[in-house]
Amino acid sequence: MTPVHRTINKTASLNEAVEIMNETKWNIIPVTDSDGKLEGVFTKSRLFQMVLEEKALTEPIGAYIKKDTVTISHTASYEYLKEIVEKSEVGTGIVVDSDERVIGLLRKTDMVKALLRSSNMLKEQLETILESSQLGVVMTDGEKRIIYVNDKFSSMSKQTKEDLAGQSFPVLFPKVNTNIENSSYVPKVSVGEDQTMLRLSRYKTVTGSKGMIALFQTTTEVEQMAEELQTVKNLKQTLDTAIDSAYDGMLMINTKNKVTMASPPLLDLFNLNREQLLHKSINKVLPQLNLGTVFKSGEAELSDFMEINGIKYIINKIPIKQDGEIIGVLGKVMFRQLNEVSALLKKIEKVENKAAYYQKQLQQSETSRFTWDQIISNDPYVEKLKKSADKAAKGRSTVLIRGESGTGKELFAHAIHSSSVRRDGKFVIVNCAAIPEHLLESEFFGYEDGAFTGARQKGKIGKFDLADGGTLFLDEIGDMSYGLQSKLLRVLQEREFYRVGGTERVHVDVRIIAATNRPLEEMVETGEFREDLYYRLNVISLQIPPLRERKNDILLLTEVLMESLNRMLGSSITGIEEEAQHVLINYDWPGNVRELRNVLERAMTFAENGKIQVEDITEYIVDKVKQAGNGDPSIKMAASAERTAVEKAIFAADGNKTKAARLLGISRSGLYEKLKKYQLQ
Ligand SMILES: Nc1ncnc2c1ncn2[C@@H]1O[C@H](COP(=O)(O)OP(=O)(O)OP(=O)(O)O)[C@@H](O)[C@H]1O
Repeated sequence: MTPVHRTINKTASLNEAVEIMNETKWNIIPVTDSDGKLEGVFTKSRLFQMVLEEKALTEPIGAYIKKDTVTISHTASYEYLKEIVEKSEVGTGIVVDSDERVIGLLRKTDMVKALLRSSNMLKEQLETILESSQLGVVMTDGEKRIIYVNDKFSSMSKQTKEDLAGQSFPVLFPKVNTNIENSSYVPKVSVGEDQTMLRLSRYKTVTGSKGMIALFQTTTEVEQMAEELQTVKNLKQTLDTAIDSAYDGMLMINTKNKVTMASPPLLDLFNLNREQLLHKSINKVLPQLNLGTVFKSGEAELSDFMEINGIKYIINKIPIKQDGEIIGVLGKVMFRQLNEVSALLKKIEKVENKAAYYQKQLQQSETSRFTWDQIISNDPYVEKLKKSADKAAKGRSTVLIRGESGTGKELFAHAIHSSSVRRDGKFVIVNCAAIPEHLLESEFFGYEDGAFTGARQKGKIGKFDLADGGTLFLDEIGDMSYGLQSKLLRVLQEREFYRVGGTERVHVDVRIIAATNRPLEEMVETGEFREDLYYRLNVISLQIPPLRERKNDILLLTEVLMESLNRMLGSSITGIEEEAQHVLINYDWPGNVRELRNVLERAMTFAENGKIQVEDITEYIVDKVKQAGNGDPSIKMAASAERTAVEKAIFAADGNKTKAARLLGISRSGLYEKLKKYQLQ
């Protein structure tokens, strides 16, 4: 294109036009309006016309403008130029921009040059394609003489391109029928040593005659491709079978988020058929799976637990990569046995909570942790017991707590310490039954540096030392050896002791609370327990009644224990069904509150829907209650209640039998009978 920097308007004079033509050597000048838009052209022939008509040089050119111009957009295609070159008589086109403003002139020679450039480019592209093709390509003219072959055909036929040019195709391939209308397929044609398949087609040459294009494909290549295709088919078949029989649901999407594969278990789980899923956008059909996130992260991801129709599932999302690029995502939906997995996870969570709970408790050891408020009971006897114990706590006397295992003896000991003046001192627990005999002494009194040879060179602080200024709780005192009983007695009497291997007296200020479920009186009689120690310990004695004798406490304790167990287990079980309540009330509870707590913990682990049901309670307890019910439960219950009433009356009357009989509304002799019956004397 020749750029146009000068135009004229229709008022311009002939003289002006001549000057421009002379200066620019253009045969045509674009005429524009005041906006620069094309109005027409002033051509050399119009100039000659004005001269012939003897127009003055000052004459305006307006009347001689040629209006039917050929305009060409600056973005015009080669196709359009070709059309102008072929069809238009006009020698020069005016190039305009998108606002119709004149920007250049395009002469026919320019157009032809441009077209030539483009067709050369096309030719080069075509040749590159043909030369790099795996097909042998031959072209003939209308006389079936070869005018072109590509490299592949030349190498197949083992002849140079120059040798092949001009040869007659029917002579070269005498067995091939070349008298065809449009195209034909010949399955077996030999080219050199190659067996080929031939596709023959007709095309129209520039001269209008019908030439031929022959495409040769070697059969070994086709066979190889077929083989590869078969392998791919087999692979696909294997993959399909594997996916169909896979245990988990599987689903694949491509980069456009379209589902490309879905396995039967997945269809079952989401209650969909293949048509509803395949080729559909995952964001529309199963948005909840969120598979698309993997395209962003590029990493495999595992989802949280999800739930559909009561079935829990998790999705493993795996990116499918090819040459480092993600080309899709595989979603593995695992749902079988997940309920068990989730139950297991729940259990693990509970165990973790429990561990944390116990850890906390451990941290708090050596300080008392319970007060009277935490001893739960609405039994009047226990209430009175708490009051007495609180009074005892204020003094410094030794307290002996009696009661069956799990009745809360340790709890009482804690509360006594907490409400005593020693509450800021340590609360040290020694379980006399748990420490081996030979270690008890050093546990109690500690030992000096070098008291033992070997590893235990360094001294050790004993429990008495530790509890100085505080309380020493001797649990299971009935299990203490006779020998140690003497030593303990001495410390209780003298408030002083010697460390093992030590020569110095150690003075301590310790409050002793002892507890046992053993019959100390009998043990004194049989010589197992020192009588003097018994009296020393038995200054204030508290007898905690077993749970079966305060049945009213069972449901109250259940409620409170469930609250603390919920905190410990991280659960939210709040209710207990009536039948289950019945079992708890009617069971004998030989392990007392501790057993109740354990039974509840187990039941809460299994409970569903926030309520404990009878099935959640340990089987042997339910069986026991049923067996007892088969005897005469009402008689049993009445007897138990009577025994409790007698015990409570005696306690409330501070052992005064006349007062107790009055409280019970029976005669003194009647009371004696009952005391005998229940062996309470
Ligand atoms: N009245 C109560 N209120 C709340 N919890 C109680 C009560 N009595 C006992 N418990 C709980 O029961 C469990 C057993 O209590 P504790 O250890 O005090 O019993 P124990 O009589 O000392 O048992 P053992 O003789 O076996 O050592 C503890 O978890 C305690 O918190």
